[in-house]
Order: sequence, then C-alpha cells, then structure tokens
Amino acid sequence: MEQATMATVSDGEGLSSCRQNRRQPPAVPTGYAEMIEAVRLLQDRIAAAAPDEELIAAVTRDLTHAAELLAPAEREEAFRISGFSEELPGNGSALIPLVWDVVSDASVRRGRVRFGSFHLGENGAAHGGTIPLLFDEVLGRFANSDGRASARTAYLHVDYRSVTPVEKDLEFVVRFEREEGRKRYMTGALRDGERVCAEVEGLFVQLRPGQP
Ligand SMILES: CCCCCCCCCCCCCC(=O)SCCNC(=O)CCNC(=O)[C@H](O)C(C)(C)COP(=O)(O)OP(=O)(O)OC[C@H]1O[C@@H](n2cnc3c(N)ncnc32)[C@H](O)[C@@H]1OP(=O)(O)O
Repeated sequence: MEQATMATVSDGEGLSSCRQNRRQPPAVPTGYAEMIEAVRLLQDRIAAAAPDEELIAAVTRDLTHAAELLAPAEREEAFRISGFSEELPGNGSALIPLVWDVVSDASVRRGRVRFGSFHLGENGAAHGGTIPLLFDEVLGRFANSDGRASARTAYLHVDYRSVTPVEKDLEFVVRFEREEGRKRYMTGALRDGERVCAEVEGLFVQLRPGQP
C-alpha cells in the first residue's frame, strides 16, 4: 500500500506534529479539472431540470455507468484529489461553490464566488446552508495558510444580511483578525456588488498532537 508523506512544521510550542492530517497536494492528471467542471454542470442541470420519465431513465443509466467506471479508481483520503488541489478551481471539489481570482496577503484574502442552481434555496436565493459552507472553506483555508499547524473550525457565526443570488458572480473578503495561542479568529463578508449578503465570524482551533 502506498504511504502518504505528511508535512510537519515547528511552531515553537511543541505542537510540531499537528500537521499530521496534511499532505502534499497530489499531482493533478490532465483533464481532471474538466471532469469536476462536468460534475458541477451536471449538478446544476439536474437541479434546474424537470425531466420526463424517458430522460430520467437515460440519465440514470449514464450516471450509473460513470459511477461504475470510477469505482476501481477509489483511493484512501490521503491519495485523493478532489477538495485537496489548490491549483484547481474550487480545489477540485464539486461540493464547494466555485471560487476563483483569490488574492491574499497575510491578513486579508479576497476572491470571487458563484453559487449555481445546485445551491438554490428558493426565489433565486442560495440555500442558507451553502453560505456557511463557503465561509468554512475560505476562512478555513486562510486559517490554515502560511505553514501553520492544522486547525479545525470551532464555530462559525453567520449573519444573513440580505439574499445571496445564485448564478451571479459575487465577491468575498476574509480577514485573519488575530491568533491567541491555539485560537485563530477570522471574519469575512460576502457581497453582491456593494450589497452585503452575509457576514461571518469564525474561530479555528489548532489541533494538539494526535488530535483527530
Ligand atoms: C485538520 C485540518 C486540516 C486543514 C487542511 C487545510 C484546508 C482545509 C480547508 C477547509 C477547512 C475546514 C475546517 C473544518 O471544517 S473542520 C470540520 C468542522 N469542525 C470540526 O469538526 C471540529 C470539531 N471540534 C473539535 O474537534 C474540537 O472542539 C476543537 C478542536 C475545535 C477544539 O477542541 P479542543 O479540545 O482541542 O480545544 P480546547 O477545549 O482545549 O479549547 C482550546 C481553546 O479554544 C476554545 N474553544 C474551543 N471551542 C470553542 C468554541 N466552540 N467556542 C469558543 N471557544 C472555543 C476554548 O475555550 C479554549 O480557549 P482557552 O481556554 O485556551 O482560551
């Protein structure tokens, strides 16, 4: 069985093994990004469709076939690509709303995001659960950036200020507010132009050695 190479860092607090859950990003095969993009498109098309029985049967057959093709390629988490490849849009995860144009300095990170039909709640607005999903992703990546030891979300406080539209390019900004020992405090906002859709405050706590 292949062994994953886990990175370790020294943080001066005896917590150097806290990165046991990290590993080098896997190599991304040619065409992988396009495959994930196809999954996103599929999710949006299914969410937007009211298919008849004949079409449902045809799509079910093709999707089942695709799942069977992928079954022999299944790997343990340490060797997977989806969600772990920062070089891919949305880190190669079709779960997370598509994020791109991310720019960052040590304390502020900005980027763009688009929720699809897959994320629709009602009346053109994104489902309320998809917004903490976005915030957990973008705050979590920032909290774990710059070689820091791994930290998990302790809480996310989300204020829904106005509706978040689907199928529209939005902007987010995330701030790394401060670190207090193992605790990393983050804030963020999601905007549709000048309008604030949602704001967030999150705490990420650095894991102790051996902590799952
Ligand atoms: C593994 C990560 C990999 C990252 C990969 C990079 C990309 C990832 C991108 C995506 C990233 C997505 C990331 C995800 O989605 S991670 C998935 C979602 N999160 C979880 O599953 C976390 C589950 N919870 C835990 O594991 C523990 O509760 C944690 C680790 C969070 C803390 O339990 P632990 O036993 O270790 O901590 P402690 O009790 O010694 O407390 C330590 C300090 O923290 C303070 N405190 C704790 N909780 C709270 C709270 N709720 N409110 C206020 N304060 C809180 C506490 O008062 C104390 O303060 P002080 O007394 O010292 O002042």
